[in-house]
Amino acid sequence: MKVLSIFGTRAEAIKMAPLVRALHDEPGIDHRLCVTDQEYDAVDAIVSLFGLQVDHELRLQAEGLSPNALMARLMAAVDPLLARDRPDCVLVHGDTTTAAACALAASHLRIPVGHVEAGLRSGDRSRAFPEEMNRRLVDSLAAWMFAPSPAARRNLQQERVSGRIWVTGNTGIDAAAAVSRRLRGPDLAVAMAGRYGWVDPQRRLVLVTGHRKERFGAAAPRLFAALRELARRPDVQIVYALPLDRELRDAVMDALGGLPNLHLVEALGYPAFLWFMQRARVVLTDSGSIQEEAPWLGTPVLLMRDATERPEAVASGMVSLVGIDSRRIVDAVGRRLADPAPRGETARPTYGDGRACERIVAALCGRPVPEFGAAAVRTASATLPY
Ligand SMILES: CC(=O)N[C@@H]1[C@@H](OP(=O)(O)OP(=O)(O)OC[C@H]2O[C@@H](n3ccc(=O)[nH]c3=O)[C@H](O)[C@@H]2O)O[C@H](CO)[C@@H](O)[C@@H]1O
Repeated sequence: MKVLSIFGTRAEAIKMAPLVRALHDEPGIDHRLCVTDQEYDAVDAIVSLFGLQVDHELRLQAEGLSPNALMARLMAAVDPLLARDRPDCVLVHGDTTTAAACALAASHLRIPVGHVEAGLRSGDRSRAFPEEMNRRLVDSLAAWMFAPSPAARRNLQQERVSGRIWVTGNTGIDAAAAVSRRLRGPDLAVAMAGRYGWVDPQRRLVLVTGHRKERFGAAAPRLFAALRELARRPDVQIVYALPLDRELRDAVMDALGGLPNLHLVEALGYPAFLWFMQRARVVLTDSGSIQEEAPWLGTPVLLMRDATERPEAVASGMVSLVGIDSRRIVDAVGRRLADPAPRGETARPTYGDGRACERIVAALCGRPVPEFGAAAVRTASATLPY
């Protein structure tokens, strides 16, 4: 079977990397990898970290393009590759414009699509935008759907999608498990401790990321006000991992540069980011994948969104929605920091057990797949009540 995997952003690269390795090692699969340059430098770093072989690169000069321009450029660029190679399956991930464009382009050529991380839904097309539309489009086209949780499978069944569904767990947990193992080895542990020797174990670490332009852009001053207030606490150390987007990054540097208790660090490599998540008492973020990784590491998340497509960790209490409201953020961080539970004690396998890639490869090869049985996942309101 000929399989072509395509990705273009940092999050996709992290979550597809262990699967690409597993597909490469599977004798029944002839695998090729194509990367787009939606977030080129960050993707390149992940390709090196996991030792992946890239067979095709699509250079689009994607930075700053509108969703329509990016979609059009992606479809035009991937079309000749698909027409020439005619894989038996094109594998895409999640909800990016790369995933939507490549799934549609493959479908136009009647090439079957496999969707990794299928079935996530916020229930509102504008949250997140355009990702909720992207993921619905890909699921409506896919022949193979790899749902990360039973709830994601239920979403797909309710929509009566035509493809086949397997519950596999999220491949992001496979990636986090692999890199966490490396972080326990002497080389990386020493490198991290040396590079980030300024991290003070006596103070409580708050890790921050914020990059969702559609909401975060306009609301950023409210986050900045909250962080300035929190930075006055002598018992707290704040680390802000800067966004990849240059405009947002400059806005954060202008607003928060020079505060004594707040460290602005350039977008961290994945091992370094995991290292910080392991040490943080709380992560304040608007990211999708961090809602999965941090609970797996036992670190609670305050989510700067009004809604999430990942209700499971909200139900388990590891993720709380705080919107982007200064008072709500300061109070929620205060409550989390006052929580006496030592970090790590609450780690849960909500989103995966590290075997998602193995299941996806088995499904593609037509072997039986013992599905991921997430421990009784309750559903809870995944929307802020305002
Ligand atoms: C609407 C939405 O939620 N869409 C998501 C979007 O991705 P996202 O929101 O998860 O994206 P980011 O937050 O950029 O990336 C996060 C990854 O980057 C690592 N990281 C972070 C900061 C840093 O300094 N260094 C790092 O290494 C971090 O550990 C994590 O693994 O696309 C994904 C793919 O389809 C989807 O799954 C996902 O739904």
